[in-house]
Parts: sequence; C-alpha cells; structure tokens
Amino acid sequence: MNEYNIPENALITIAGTVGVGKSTLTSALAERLNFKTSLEKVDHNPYLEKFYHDFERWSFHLQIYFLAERFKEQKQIFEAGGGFVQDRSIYEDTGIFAKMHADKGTMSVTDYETYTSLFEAMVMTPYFPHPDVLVYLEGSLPSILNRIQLRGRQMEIDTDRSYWEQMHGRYATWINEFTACPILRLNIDEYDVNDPASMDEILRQISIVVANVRAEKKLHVPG
Ligand SMILES: Nc1ncnc2c1ncn2[C@@H]1O[C@H](COP(=O)(O)OP(=O)(O)O)[C@@H](O)[C@H]1O
Ligand SMILES: Nc1ncnc2c1ncn2[C@H]1C[C@H](O)[C@@H](COP(=O)(O)O)O1
Repeated sequence: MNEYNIPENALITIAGTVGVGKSTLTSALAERLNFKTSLEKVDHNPYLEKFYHDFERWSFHLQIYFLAERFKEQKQIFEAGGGFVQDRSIYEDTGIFAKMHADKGTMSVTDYETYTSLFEAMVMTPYFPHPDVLVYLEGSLPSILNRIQLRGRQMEIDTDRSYWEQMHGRYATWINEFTACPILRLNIDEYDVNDPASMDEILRQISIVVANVRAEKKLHVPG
C-alpha cells in the first residue's frame, strides 16, 4: 500500500474523448503512486495519419492495429500483476470509435462484424481483468477543441469540428451506459494536475472507489 491506501496491484484506467487530458492525468497519477503507465503511442502508429485523410479506406486497418496494441499492453499489465495507470480503455475502441465509424458508414458492416468478433474473443481471455476504476474525464466541447488546438497534432486540427462534436456526444451516452467496472467522473475544470492538493483529492476519491470494489469482490469469492 502507498500513502493513499491504493493497492500496489491496482489497475486505474483513464477514459475520455480525444484531447480531454487523459495522457496528462495518467502520467501525473502514476508518478504520485509510483505506478507504471500504459500510454497510447501516437507517433509510431502507421495508420493514424492516413486514417484522418481517408476514414473509409483506413478505418478497419486502424482498429485492428489499436486492438493489437491494446492486447499487448493488457498482457503486459496482466504479467506485471497490475500497478498500472492506463491511458484509454479498450472499451472505448469498440464502444466509441469502431461503432461511430460503422454507424457513419466509414467502416463496412462486414469489417465491423469481423472487428467485433475478434474483440470479443480477445476480451474473453484471462489477459483482460476489468480495471478497478475507470476515471472518466469530461468537459465542454469548446474547452476540448481548444486543447486539441494547443496540443498541435495537425491531422486532428484539420479534422472537421463535426467529428469531434459527434464523438463528444457519443462519449456522454456511452458513459451513462457503462457497467464493466466502477466509474469516477472528473470535470476537467475542477482539477489541476500541477496542484498537489488537487491530485491528492483525486487519489483520495480513487482510493474510496477501489476499496469498495475490492471489498465487493472479496464478498463474492466462494468459500
Ligand atoms: N488539466 C489540464 N489543464 C490544462 N491543460 C491540460 C490539462 N490536461 C491536459 N492539458 C493539455 O491538453 C492537451 C491534451 O491533453 P492530453 O493529455 O494529450 O489529452 P488526451 O490524452 O486525452 O488526448 C495537451 O496540450 C495538454 O497539455
Ligand atoms: N480506436 C480508435 N479509432 C480511431 N482513432 C483512435 C482510436 N483510438 C485512438 N484514436 C486516435 C484519436 C487521437 O487522434 C489519437 C490518440 O488519442 P488520444 O485521445 O489523444 O490519446 O488516436
């Protein structure tokens, strides 16, 4: 246990739309907990830029690539026995991105079915323990668009505002229906990663959620 009473083998996953602040919070929390990070790697993704230029052509390739990357990360977390803060959940790949492109028609029905069946087969392996907590970051669309601009990835800046608007709306619906693990919602205007007191407060809230889920799991262990 650390000073926050969060078990050393906990898995904390940070979720939320593009640009909301997941990577930044992932690193800040991991540093304070002395946990490892599982960060999304954008720079070496061979499909991402092509995808932003032509959704229809590259959607399926990109989803398969992300699925493979997340599976490798998940395996690494499993083998290390937890103690990770994870930047984005696999649930978002399927529940937000793949579904959005299938609904928009920029991923074909057949490709979506192939992707979904592969996803389900992968999730049913022991490598996929649910996180102890999913920290969901939410904020207004203008604040998030502003952060996308500030971060400066040209492919995202050049993407139509309606894409981010749709994604923002989908996230709001998705989180209301999410049941795979406990959720902690954080509004991005209500914390500051550079303020130790603010980070302590988030970790205090995480600690309560994790203690509850662990206590519940114990109750359900047979014998
Ligand atoms: N709490 C914060 N306050 C102000 N700016 C932030 C905060 N968190 C992230 N940012 C900035 O917003 C941009 C997107 O953050 P990032 O963590 O990369 O988002 P994500 O991983 O969700 O896409 C970056 O420029 C980052 O520096
Ligand atoms: N599953 C995905 N499908 C399409 N695009 C995705 C997926 N996962 C991440 N992305 C994109 C969105 C961003 O441009 C980068 C990184 O995401 P971020 O939220 O900034 O960490 O990858």
